[in-house]
Amino acid sequence: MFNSKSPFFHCPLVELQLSKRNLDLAWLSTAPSITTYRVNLLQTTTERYKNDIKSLLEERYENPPKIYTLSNIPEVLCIGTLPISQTVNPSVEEHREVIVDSCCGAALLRGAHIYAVGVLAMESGTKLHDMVNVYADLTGKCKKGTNVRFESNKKMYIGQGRVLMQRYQLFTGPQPKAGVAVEMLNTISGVPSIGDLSSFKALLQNLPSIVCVRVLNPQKNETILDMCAAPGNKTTHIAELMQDEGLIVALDKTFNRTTLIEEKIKKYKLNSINAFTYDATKAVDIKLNSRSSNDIKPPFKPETFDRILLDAPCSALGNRPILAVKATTKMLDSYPRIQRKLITNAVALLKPGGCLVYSTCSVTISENEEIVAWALTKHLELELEEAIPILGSKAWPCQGLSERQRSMLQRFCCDTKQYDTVGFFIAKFVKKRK
Ligand SMILES: C[S@@+](CC[C@H](N)C(=O)[O-])C[C@H]1O[C@@H](n2cnc3c(N)ncnc32)[C@H](O)[C@@H]1O
Repeated sequence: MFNSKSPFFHCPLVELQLSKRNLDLAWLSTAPSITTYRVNLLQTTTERYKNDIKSLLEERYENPPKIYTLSNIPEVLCIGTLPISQTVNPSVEEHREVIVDSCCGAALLRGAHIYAVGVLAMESGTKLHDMVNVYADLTGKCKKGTNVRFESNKKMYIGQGRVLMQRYQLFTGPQPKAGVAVEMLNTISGVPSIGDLSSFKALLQNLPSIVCVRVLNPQKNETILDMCAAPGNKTTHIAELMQDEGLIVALDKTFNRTTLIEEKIKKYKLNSINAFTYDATKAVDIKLNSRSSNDIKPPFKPETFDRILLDAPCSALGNRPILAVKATTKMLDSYPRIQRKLITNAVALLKPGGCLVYSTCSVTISENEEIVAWALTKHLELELEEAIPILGSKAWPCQGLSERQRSMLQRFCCDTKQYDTVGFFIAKFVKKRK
């Protein structure tokens, strides 16, 4: 059986590139031990939401995980992992098996259930409510609908679940099927398998993403740009912190993803967000002053926004657990180019004195520290400000960044001791007044 000490790399060159950069690959392949919800303080209180989750966990587990709040970010609710005794080992002979792909496997290790679309293989004869062993196929070779045991030395044991949909429901008739096919009971990560409990009251969101919007520090009645906004998780957080008063313009290049922002605006009943499908690398209006300032839609006049969040498209190499890396070196090299273009647009759109937060969910230096060093050289009107509140660790050494500058940045990575969360990077710049 495959013993996953590091992700399975489809491209050896990427593996070499990442291991040369001192990245702890074993860390990348394990799930974070904290699950976090961002409570919508416009709808409920963290205490009330904590009690709801507590009851649910007590119902499900004899020894439920710890639930706690953070004093400096009151909207955060953290859920710990289950005691080791409640995590599982495969009992291969006893149970039939279900196979999922590496992405689904990663989601299961973070507490998800298996949806019908996620099942690649289920052995013949598996009955409703049977207990099954769940494995992730790291090679991408398991065919949808497989009905025999999938023999591979690169399948990773994930945990055990209970069957809610049988083969005939999953693989016959019109596709794709909806609904939960296997309810996970326990996994090797110890993260409680409670699915995604997101609602208008609270959103399942990684801790660094919550910190990122706190670093932006949006204020009531400001005009804010969220440049790469879909599905709108940070946009809605910005609106909540502004008490839904002011204007947030949310852009995303992809129409289907912009609709996800619109769905969230409706679900949360927010009035302050305007979403547009627009390429943010072309967001600056070259025909200056062509519109009245009340008409804020892309492309924008320079110096329109008080604050800008650039949660940039990236390689997502911080999205733990990564069970299989499919990225190629060409793909990895393409991100810094677009990240630099987006920063240049953001600088033009920011008012003097305004702030720009740059973030990625990647752990590579080329998408993080090197981008900051480049921005400070290329745009002399930018200076770094401390990315507070700091919950991560300081940035990694990089040519062009002083020790002091590194400590103003925030990196969530294998060397972050206090919070075992996903990999992430946050930089805060201020545009100097003229
Ligand atoms: C990291 S995700 C953003 C996540 C989002 N901020 C959140 O917290 O929900 C990056 C997004 O950038 C979008 N994107 C990529 N290139 C873009 C561009 N040139 N202009 C605008 N959006 C872009 C992608 O479609 C993707 O939705």
